[in-house]
Amino acid sequence: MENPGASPFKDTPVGLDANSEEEYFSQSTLLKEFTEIPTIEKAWTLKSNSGASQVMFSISQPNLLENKKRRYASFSHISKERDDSVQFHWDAFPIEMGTTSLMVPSPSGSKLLVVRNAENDSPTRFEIWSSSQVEREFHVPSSIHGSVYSDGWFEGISWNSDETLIAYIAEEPVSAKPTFTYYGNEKGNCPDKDCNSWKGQGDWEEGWGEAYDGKRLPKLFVISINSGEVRAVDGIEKSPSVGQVIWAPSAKDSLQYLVFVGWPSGTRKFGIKTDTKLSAVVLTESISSAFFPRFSPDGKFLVFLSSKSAVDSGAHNATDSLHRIDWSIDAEPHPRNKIVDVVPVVMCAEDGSFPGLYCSNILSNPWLSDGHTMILSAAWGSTLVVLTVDILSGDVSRISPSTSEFSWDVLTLDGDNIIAVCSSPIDVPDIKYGYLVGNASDNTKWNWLDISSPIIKCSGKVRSLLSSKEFSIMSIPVRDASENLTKGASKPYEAIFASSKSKKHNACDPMIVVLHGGPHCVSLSSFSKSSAFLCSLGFSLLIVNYRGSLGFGEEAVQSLPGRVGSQDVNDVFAAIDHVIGMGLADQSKIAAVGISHGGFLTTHLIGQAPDKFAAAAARNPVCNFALMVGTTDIPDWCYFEAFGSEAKSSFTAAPSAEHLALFYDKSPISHVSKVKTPTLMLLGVKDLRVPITDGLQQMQERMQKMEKQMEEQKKTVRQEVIADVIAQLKHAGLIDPNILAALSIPSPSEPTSVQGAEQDQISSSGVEVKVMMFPDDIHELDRPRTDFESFLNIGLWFKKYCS
Ligand SMILES: CC(=O)N[C@@H](C)C(=O)N[C@@H](C)C(=O)O
Repeated sequence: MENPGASPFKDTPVGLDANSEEEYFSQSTLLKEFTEIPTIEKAWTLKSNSGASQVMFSISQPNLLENKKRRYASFSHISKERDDSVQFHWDAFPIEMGTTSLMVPSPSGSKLLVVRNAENDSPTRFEIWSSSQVEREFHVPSSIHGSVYSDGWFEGISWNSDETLIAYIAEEPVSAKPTFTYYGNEKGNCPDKDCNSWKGQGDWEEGWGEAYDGKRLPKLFVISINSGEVRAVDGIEKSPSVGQVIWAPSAKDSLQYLVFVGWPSGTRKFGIKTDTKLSAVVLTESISSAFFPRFSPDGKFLVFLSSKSAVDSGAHNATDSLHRIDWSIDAEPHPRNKIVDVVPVVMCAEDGSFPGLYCSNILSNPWLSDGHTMILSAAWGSTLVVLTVDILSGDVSRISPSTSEFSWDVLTLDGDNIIAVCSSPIDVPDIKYGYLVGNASDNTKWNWLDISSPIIKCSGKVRSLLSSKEFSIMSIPVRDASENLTKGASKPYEAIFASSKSKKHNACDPMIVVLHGGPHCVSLSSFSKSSAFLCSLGFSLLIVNYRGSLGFGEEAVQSLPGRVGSQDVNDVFAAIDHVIGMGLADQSKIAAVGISHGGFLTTHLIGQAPDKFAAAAARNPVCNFALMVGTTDIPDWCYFEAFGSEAKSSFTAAPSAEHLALFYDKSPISHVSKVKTPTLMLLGVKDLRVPITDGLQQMQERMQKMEKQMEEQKKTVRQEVIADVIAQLKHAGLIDPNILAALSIPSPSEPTSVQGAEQDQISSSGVEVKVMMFPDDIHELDRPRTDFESFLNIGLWFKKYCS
């Protein structure tokens, strides 16, 4: 048996000395404990015949040895006691989900669909489970369709009301490829593995970019539960890609309709990952975006979210709006239905009031029993909150505690009660059970019970480290408020500050500034294993939601495009000065880390303020728009963020020299010559969003400069050594000054210290830039081993330069 306390590494990693090796091992042990904390991904409430509820939680945990996520299901039975208390009774063990790609209970809860996607175009397996066994199993060959989409965006699986049909989204079948033989092109189809022929590539077909590389287009299919027959839904001419399908309510024996999101054809497909702006019109042409359709329980309303403010402006993400269409079960769906605005876009968020809708998903059944109140999770400033939305009146209420700075996320409803998770940067997720006190129409109040659960476990060490930390959400005033800004862009933005509860020897801990990407995303106050790990190493965290982040109203979002590299950078500087001014950070011990646009900010910060940062780490950073625009899957994003409102008229796939100059000026690369901060860069070789050349260019320039400096230093040292030796020879009368003059060697003045020069050389030639490449990673750098090695090295880098 292996010694459990032994080092997890077989060989010493390159560049480690004995001291740093020990640090490496101890940090990796701690990081492993953080990595193992499970994450609740989804939950479903299932009703038994007796009316009791059972909750099925889908949980994931990184499996570092296999470099995959391990997924398992945990079950809990809910009992409501006479004294109104609620008990969750947990099954003894969770069940590993193995090769399960998707699980979807039927509307009655009596059946469970399990989909298993296979690799290498093997058949996709559909299993229908009852409470005791597999009732049916169908294998669908790749000639009918490929993998079922389970990406959270195109993904959609819907049972019809009598549970005989399931509609879903899967990759279109492989298109025919030309076959060649020794004699040339072969008519007809040869078997794949025929050694006398080979398949050509055929025509290039554009895909959906980052995270969808190698995936065929999403198409709509229906499977019959009784016969196993699969039918492709044809006739969707305008949309080469479809997703998010649901069955429309229907009367018995009448036609059954499907509602889905279609992405229009005829335009270039830009990367869709994290981009809501390309979702197209469902059932109506009067709105530029519609997604996450849901029917009200009585079937009278079709409700959907829209990113019309993103689509219309050109942003990749912005404030959502919620809409309603009246629906009739008897009438044919009409393409020009009247769309009612339920929750419009909020332009300027008044202090403390609703900032607008920012939803990344909607439950498949988000309805309370009144049939018109929806439960949503949405970003509200730096927190995720639970909202009720009345789709008739448009009233929105925040029902998670308004005093809580924690983030609350709805998992599932149990009738009119809510099962949610609640967490903070320093608190692992806890399960909460929300119930209504009073009745829905008058002044209602939600109470939240703590549910003890065995599913989110963390080690005693992690718990004890986190218990010594605290956090708060700070409001940061805008510094340039006098500029020509909208009201919403002049309002304070926020930063989450996490730190030790007490100072050691009255000194501040070193501080890491954490920067999200997008830039139209938000860092929420929810638990993040990597941030909590960094905080546990003894760093304070300043997580800045600079203007342009989501959750603060549309004017704040739209204030950033055209001003990237200045407004966002200055907001970060202002947030840093704010905490220094409060005595919470020491200006000589500041590091910065960010991904993507957060990496853009990190590399800008160290270029614009070369003396401010002790260390930096950039993960797949945007360093040069001028380089990125020609290779990324989202060139429109480069235009929008760099040019602002002029982007729409300026966009071209072949930028002019003038455009390239503007791109360059707005990029961190334009400041690279000034950078002195030790920088770690982490790159995913398969990143299509910010291809690695973008970050590499910056680092190669720095390495080259470093080499030159070292050469210069060596030369100086060599000259000083010669001078010193000559001085000593001269002093001892062993050399004739006339010989020196003949050799054109200047006569030395004072003897110098060779030792001092050597020390200088050592300290200035310490490793100041380091690049780590992850060959199988895309933009997110979130595969288990990559995430582990990345944050291990980020922690070490910051400890080395910033403690
Ligand atoms: C829209 C987009 O993908 N922008 C990238 C440059 C970026 O910043 N991505 C964010 C979402 C990330 O965190 O990867």
